[in-house]
Amino acid sequence: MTIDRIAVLGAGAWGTALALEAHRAGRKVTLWTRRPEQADEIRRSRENAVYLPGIALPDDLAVTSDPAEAIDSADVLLLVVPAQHMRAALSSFEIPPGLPLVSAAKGIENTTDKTMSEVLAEMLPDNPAAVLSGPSFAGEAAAGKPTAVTLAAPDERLALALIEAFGTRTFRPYGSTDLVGAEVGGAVKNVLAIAAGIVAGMELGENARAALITRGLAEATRFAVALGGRAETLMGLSGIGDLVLTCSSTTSRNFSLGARLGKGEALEAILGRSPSVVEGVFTAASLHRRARTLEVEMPIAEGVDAVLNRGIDPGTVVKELLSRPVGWEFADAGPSAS
Ligand SMILES: NC(=O)C1=CN([C@@H]2O[C@H](COP(=O)(O)OP(=O)(O)OC[C@H]3O[C@@H](n4cnc5c(N)ncnc54)[C@H](O)[C@@H]3O)[C@@H](O)[C@H]2O)C=CC1
Ligand SMILES: O=C(CO)COP(=O)(O)O
Repeated sequence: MTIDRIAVLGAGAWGTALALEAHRAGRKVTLWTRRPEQADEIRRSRENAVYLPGIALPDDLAVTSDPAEAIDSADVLLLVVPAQHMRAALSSFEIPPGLPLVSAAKGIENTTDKTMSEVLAEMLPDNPAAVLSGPSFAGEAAAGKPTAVTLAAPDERLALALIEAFGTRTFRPYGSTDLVGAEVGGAVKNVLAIAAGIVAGMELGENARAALITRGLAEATRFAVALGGRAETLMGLSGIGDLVLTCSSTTSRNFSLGARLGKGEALEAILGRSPSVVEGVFTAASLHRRARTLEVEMPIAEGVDAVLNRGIDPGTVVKELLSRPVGWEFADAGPSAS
């Protein structure tokens, strides 16, 4: 399988950065945005000034708002629309059966509590799916700084073809067949990054942050396994890798939002009129609901949902988390374990 032409759907920061990475890898790339005026502006200025300012886009990187033109003769569609808009965006395309779809969105759909691959399986059951996820701030990747991600597809040949299509010396996709594990890592880390931000905003200290990352990883792993993913995937780039990045950097929008919540600002005031997406805000409720249905214990995710959606103040949530009984660190490591 050879991948030469790539259509990137979604011209936010990450879609634009990934279009650039694919272009650097030698692919023919078309970047699609739903707004004609944005397509005109990017074509004219060769810059996505709203979402990825300061990064020059090559002349032969095509930009369009026409769905048919975007996917015309594409070998693969890279989906980089925010999770809550993925379904609507896809419905404006006539996607031929068999065309591979790679999701790079990190979220769970609020109206259905479905992961992106579940949305794709429902809408486009005849198209093979893959996931691109991992520690990757768009600005750094676009600037050509070294970045490694997980590229997961149940079909090994597709995963290998995608690695070949996107890989360069500085953009390094590592293959996996565990699509579920990879997408869960990306979606859950956004919620955990909000929690880490709250910890930072409340000045609870570095010890607390490390504890939160580690216990958060345990939550993400339980959730991934319950959905059919593999625990080892969460030990990789799309799991612990992305958690380390976004739980410790103010470049993360999720972490920064959490930090402002932790300092006492109101959610509405923080979200304001920013055009950028903070995926964890939408995913938290769905994650908590889905975890409850699956009977997976996720106290940190539940706490973030309580702060965001039930008006509980961060101090109360922290107190509750600290009042939980402590026990064995791993379920299988108690005295009865062999
Ligand atoms: N920015 C980053 O560093 C990274 C982002 N991601 C993920 O990529 C996905 C896209 O995020 P970004 O590119 O950062 O977005 P962004 O925050 O840069 O831009 C927002 C995007 O949402 C689109 N949008 C807003 N309302 C919409 C609607 N009603 N219908 C369709 N699209 C709409 C905008 O056109 C724009 O493309 C998210 O799931 C995010 O978690 C993943 C890795 C890195
Ligand atoms: O997913 C990301 C980095 O891997 C981007 O994180 P934020 O959405 O929190 O900025």
